[in-house]
Amino acid sequence: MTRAAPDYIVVGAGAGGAVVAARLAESGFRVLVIEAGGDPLSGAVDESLDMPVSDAIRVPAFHAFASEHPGLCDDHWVKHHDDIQLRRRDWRYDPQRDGVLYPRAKGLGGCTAHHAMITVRPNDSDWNQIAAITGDPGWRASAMQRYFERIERCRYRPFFWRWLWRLTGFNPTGHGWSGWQTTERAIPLRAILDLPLRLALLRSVGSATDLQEEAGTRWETTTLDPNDRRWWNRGIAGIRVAPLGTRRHARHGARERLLDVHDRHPERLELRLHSKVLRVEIRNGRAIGVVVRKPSGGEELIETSREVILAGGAFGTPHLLMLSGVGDARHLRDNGIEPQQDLPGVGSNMQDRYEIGVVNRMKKPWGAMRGVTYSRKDRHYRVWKWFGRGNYASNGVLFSLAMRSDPRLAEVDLHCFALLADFRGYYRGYSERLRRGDYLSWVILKAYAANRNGSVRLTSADPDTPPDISCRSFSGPGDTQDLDAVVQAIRVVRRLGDSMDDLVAEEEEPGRQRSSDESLRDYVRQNAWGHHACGTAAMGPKAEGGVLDARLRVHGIGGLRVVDASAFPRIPGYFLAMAIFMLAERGADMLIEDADQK
Ligand SMILES: Cc1cc2nc3c(=O)[nH]c(=O)nc-3n(C[C@H](O)[C@H](O)[C@H](O)COP(=O)(O)OP(=O)(O)OC[C@H]3O[C@@H](n4cnc5c(N)ncnc54)[C@H](O)[C@@H]3O)c2cc1C
Repeated sequence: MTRAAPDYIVVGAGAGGAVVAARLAESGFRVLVIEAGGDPLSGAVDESLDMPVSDAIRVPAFHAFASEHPGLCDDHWVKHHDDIQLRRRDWRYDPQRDGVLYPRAKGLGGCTAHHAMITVRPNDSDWNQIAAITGDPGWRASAMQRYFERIERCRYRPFFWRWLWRLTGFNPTGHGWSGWQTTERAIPLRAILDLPLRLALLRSVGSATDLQEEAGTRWETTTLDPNDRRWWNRGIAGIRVAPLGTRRHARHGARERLLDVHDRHPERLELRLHSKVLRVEIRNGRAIGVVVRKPSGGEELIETSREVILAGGAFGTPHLLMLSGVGDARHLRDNGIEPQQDLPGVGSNMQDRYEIGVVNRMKKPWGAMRGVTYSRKDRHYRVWKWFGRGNYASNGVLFSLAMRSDPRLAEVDLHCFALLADFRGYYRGYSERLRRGDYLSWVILKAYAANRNGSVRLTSADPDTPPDISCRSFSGPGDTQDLDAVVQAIRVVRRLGDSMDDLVAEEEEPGRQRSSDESLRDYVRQNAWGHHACGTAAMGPKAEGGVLDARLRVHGIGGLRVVDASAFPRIPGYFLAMAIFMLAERGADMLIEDADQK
């Protein structure tokens, strides 16, 4: 790379940053990516370890261990409630940190280097809503479809569809076939081969179907593929098997995309790792560069000839904006920062999903889990390594039930995931619990929650002091319905548990002693967690709390954009990564168009 200022500086190499940077560099621009973490897959692998970071990242079944791996994790601590008494009632609450663990990763790929790899597109309504908020029809679902097709390299649907598309251009499934994000499905063979498990799962699916019928509704789809176009927004209640972002059944995604472009265009794409951006340098209302802490210590101003793109994630981006003088003017002054732009929406509007676990201890370990030690030294690891198959090719989720908590809802809002593990949310050491082979957990995910009251706020002008992150779970209008929806899902999952009660020793969480609606509501209010934070520098009119215009530019500051989870005005769909990839691809197109016009 020449010494000339890069065209673009991208801060953060996660789902948003890696994707926008790769596309810009591929399109001929000089791009500098600055990332606080390193490349966890570079360097020699210590063969003596049970799970070196390289395996923690690459092996799908090890993703929870990756999220706690010291080489990767960048933990945050969040407050679920303003009320300290309520906070304390969550058993995961850490009094020293006054919060609950919220896993985050730093390094190439950001959270996509440790996430569960589930790759599901958002619903059409998510994009159409952004188009309505911003007035830009380019965000409409019909226009965003091409980005999904540009990104995906689907390898789990029959070859026929790919062949039809290549030969005729006709693409009825809506999948992408030649993009950079390979999607695969790991057949849950272990579930099929383990007779008691197979029967238990069949019985639970039967119960779920009965329940739908009792409620006067039906499964609306028979396809297991959540990304099949024929079913979008036509009602997608049903049994789903989510595809994973893997290639030959090893994690593959934003990190690999960035490195691939870097290998092909090293003269245009520079990666600065282990370098934390401390603030954006703004002069006369324009971002001229960033101030970085060098790996060796000391600070450096790096200038750009065009724009700075923030992609530090839903916590990192609003934090950086505020440290740079962009945010609520009073709040900035209270923290000793001179405002450059009064934008009260920065750090507000934080949204997440609600999750809760129904954890069953079984009478005996699953045969399918025999020999599973989550280590590179067992036979399951060898089966994965040599054949890309077996237990470790899967992220642990067998399937999910997608349902509506209210038949009047336009979208499915509940997903219940079945996994052969003891999973009850995030706290230090949570991944160790997954080693138990005698558990079946249902993880309930409540999407489209009403709460928009979460916030990221400065506690100091020192960039190393973490911001205050407050979720304010179940604190606003619509929250009673959300609580009731989760309680309803617990009851559904319990019915499924009843259908295999000959196998279940005990429901440990929430525990059958919590049987009334009121006690379940209390339990959910105290214990629900999330891990898909977004919306903290959202697109929308400034007068309505928006931070970005429709082209992802920060209101009132030239040369500064945001391309990550922060930019969504409303939390999209059920999983964030694909939504962010699509946003980042469109962001890159907008940057290229705007550059052409100059
Ligand atoms: C445990 C877990 C499991 C998940 N599972 C799934 C899943 O299965 N499917 C799915 O779709 N989504 C999943 N998600 C969510 C998804 O991975 C994230 O929402 C997504 O990666 C967020 O992308 P982002 O670009 O906004 O931020 P990130 O991916 O978090 O990237 C931000 C990057 O910016 C860097 N950074 C921040 N501040 C600075 C700074 N000041 N200077 C330099 N660098 C900085 C960080 O180090 C980081 O690398 C999961 C998340 C978690 C935590």
